[in-house]
Amino acid sequence: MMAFTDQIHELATPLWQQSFEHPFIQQISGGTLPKSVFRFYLLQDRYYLSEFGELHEQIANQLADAKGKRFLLAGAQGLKDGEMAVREGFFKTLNISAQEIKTTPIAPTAYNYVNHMYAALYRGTPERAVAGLLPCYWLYNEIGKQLISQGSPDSLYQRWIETYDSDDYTDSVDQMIELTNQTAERVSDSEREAMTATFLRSSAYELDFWQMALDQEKWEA
Ligand SMILES: Cc1ncc(C[n+]2csc(CCO)c2C)c(N)n1
Repeated sequence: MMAFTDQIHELATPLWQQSFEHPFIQQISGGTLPKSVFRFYLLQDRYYLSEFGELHEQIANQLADAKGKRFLLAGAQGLKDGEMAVREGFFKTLNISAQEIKTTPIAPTAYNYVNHMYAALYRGTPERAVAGLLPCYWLYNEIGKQLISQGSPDSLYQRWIETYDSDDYTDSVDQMIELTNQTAERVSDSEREAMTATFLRSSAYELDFWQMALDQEKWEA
């Protein structure tokens, strides 16, 4: 039988394809993405990454499976040492100040994406929440692998691409896929459907996240 993650990956193909083709990604690759857009993305992603780490810890606290728990706790630490540390360098390169970080509110799509994952956990189940984390790991890895062969003429965008193609990172993606499959094996058909819906919704938010940056999305006032 087809692995659960292969099934949900197939269902997400139309959404992921739109991410691959999105102007944000194409312009990262071409080096033409305006720095104002990338700055907006980084400032919003800072919120996302911090909540993503927090979610790892909160899901780990609730998950029955001890191995899954350990992986999620290690993932939270890896996030701080890896991606978040790389981002500190990006903030420096772009002269993004502590003041700017402090005064930038979370934008609607970033807020909705994060809250979708918390809702999966607190109005749903830890198993669903695991499925909600997976597009983040997996989609970025596929993007990294697609973009690395061509690279980007912009050194900052090249560094962004390299983050998502590294071997360490690819290992963590494989572990997250394995955790999702093991989790799916332990639950009922209806819970697997809920896991699928959560995965697809996270995939839709990943797509919206690029557009949010391009539009420099703001709250209605
Ligand atoms: C909106 C958004 N989605 C996914 C990622 C990528 N990402 C975030 S945490 C993590 C796990 C290990 O670092 C990965 C791959 C991102 N940066 N921003």
